[in-house]
Amino acid sequence: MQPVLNVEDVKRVEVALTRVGVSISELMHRAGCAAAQEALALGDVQNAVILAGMGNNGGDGWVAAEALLAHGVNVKVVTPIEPDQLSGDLARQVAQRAVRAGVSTLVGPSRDELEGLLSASDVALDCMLGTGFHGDVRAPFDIWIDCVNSSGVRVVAVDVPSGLSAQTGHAPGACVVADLTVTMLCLKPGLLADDGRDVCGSIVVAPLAEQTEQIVVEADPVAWRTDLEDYLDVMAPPTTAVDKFSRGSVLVVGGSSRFVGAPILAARAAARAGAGYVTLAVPSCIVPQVQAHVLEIPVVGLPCDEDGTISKDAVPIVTKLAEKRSAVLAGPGMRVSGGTVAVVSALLASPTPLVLDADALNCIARLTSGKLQDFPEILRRSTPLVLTPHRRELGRLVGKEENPPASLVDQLEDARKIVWSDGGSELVVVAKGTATGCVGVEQAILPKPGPAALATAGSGDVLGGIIASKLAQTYGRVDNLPLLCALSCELHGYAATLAMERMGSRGVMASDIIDELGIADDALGERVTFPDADNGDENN
Ligand SMILES: NC(=O)C1=CN([C@@H]2O[C@H](COP(=O)(O)OP(=O)(O)OC[C@H]3O[C@@H](n4cnc5c(N)ncnc54)[C@H](OP(=O)(O)O)[C@@H]3O)[C@@H](O)[C@H]2O)[C@H](O)CC1
Ligand SMILES: [K+]
Repeated sequence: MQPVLNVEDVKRVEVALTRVGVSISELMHRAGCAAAQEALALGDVQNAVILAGMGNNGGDGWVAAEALLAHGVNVKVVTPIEPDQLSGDLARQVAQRAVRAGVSTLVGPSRDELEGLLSASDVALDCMLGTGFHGDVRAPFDIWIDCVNSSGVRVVAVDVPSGLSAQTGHAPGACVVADLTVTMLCLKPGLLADDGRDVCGSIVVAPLAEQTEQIVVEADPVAWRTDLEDYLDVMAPPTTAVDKFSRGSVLVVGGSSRFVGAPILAARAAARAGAGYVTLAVPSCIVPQVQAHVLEIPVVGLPCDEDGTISKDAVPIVTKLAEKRSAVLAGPGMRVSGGTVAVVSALLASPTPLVLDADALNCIARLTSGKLQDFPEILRRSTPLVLTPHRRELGRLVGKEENPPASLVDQLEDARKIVWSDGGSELVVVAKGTATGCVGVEQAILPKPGPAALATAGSGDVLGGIIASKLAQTYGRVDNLPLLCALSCELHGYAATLAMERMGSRGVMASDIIDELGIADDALGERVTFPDADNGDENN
């Protein structure tokens, strides 16, 4: 797994490295050389343009320029001011050194000049703004960014694409869209979520020093990005000795006369993700409609209120059904009512491994007046419990309904409020967003995000079904629950990728994702078992 550090902690790593004898100037030298190396690895690089800012990100650019020149590349550094006028000592020194080595410069070019230079270049290195970027991009960089993006030249972003916050993943204005981002020391959260997902291209981490790995791990990573082989531990071993009851059984509780489809999607996903036996429990008033859509899945009718939601009288029935299952998923389409709140409370008190999604989460928010972190006893269990809120649901759970998490780091922080208040290793919050964090008490794991096709109605119901299915197949015996949830997210994303191949990038519906789950599960299993045979873009 690759550690992800908050930007302020990256600065602490730099300091720690200086203490073990790697100076900041040496780090800058290595950062520039690493960027040059990655640019050369793109191939066919005769002419390179380096867009240098006025801080240390620019400093990396001057070092890269010198390194490229030494490799026989025709290099030009574009800078807003003369190298001698740079105010930072380090950046000025490396810039002056590069000029002495023969690197040519273009100071404060006009738009036409810059466009001409970019069109004659094989690659552009974006070294305008790095982790020191704040506020809105100011001139001239806003214009330079526009020129780079419209030039069509290959772009290598150094540390972070200029205009993107490496911490929040937000790019409020102009932002470089890179083909490749060479980021220094370790991953930062903003590269992995929100605008970061669209502008980084593939990501390469340059460790810069052999001590880095250990120091980064000691710096308390905010999350860990998974590699495929990490999933080996939670993959079910292939076996032929199976019957329908040895592959786990799932109960899905949900639905209302208003929302009939959500529990169907969840139950079908649970079955396609490998559970041997799935039962669907819905309000009795919608049973005929539901049963018509699922031939293989028995549908149980639950006592129903006048408004078409599950009533309080369903509690003993649901509790009894749950007892016999290896996992329960509750929430899809169930709405929030006195009856559904009672059912969710009863399931929380039952010992069966449980996944709560959608309205089941809103029921908890109602139960706890939107302050789940103040009611840890509600979640305290000795068997697995997975909550799968998207950003708005997460906000509602932790008293931030008006101000839900707006970035991956916010999501992780809010999810941690919940898992840390509980403190048990049986609870995981799968905080869904443009990047999803599977947050347990010890670790937050970031699966590789799936394609944009996942952003379709019902997709969350499918994920809930997959997680319940995977949980059921372990019979509650899972050492690393966050990792199992991350694997489920990865499967969800991979199935959506396969569905896109059939349905087009904008044509995918949730049921198409379900149809690909079986194939995706097999393919993922093979890629995990034989990761070297896969040359995919795992860093994206
Ligand atoms: N992590 C490492 O090991 C190393 C990282 N290095 C590189 O250093 C940068 C961080 O360098 P820093 O000098 O702290 O910051 P930047 O270069 O990213 O940015 C500072 C300059 O940018 C100006 N700025 C800030 N915001 C804006 C804006 N919105 N519009 C225009 N200009 C902006 C800022 O000007 P101020 O007036 O605000 O001060 C500065 O001029 C890191 O990303 C790595 O690339 C080193 O190589 C060492 C190793
Ligand atoms: K940059």
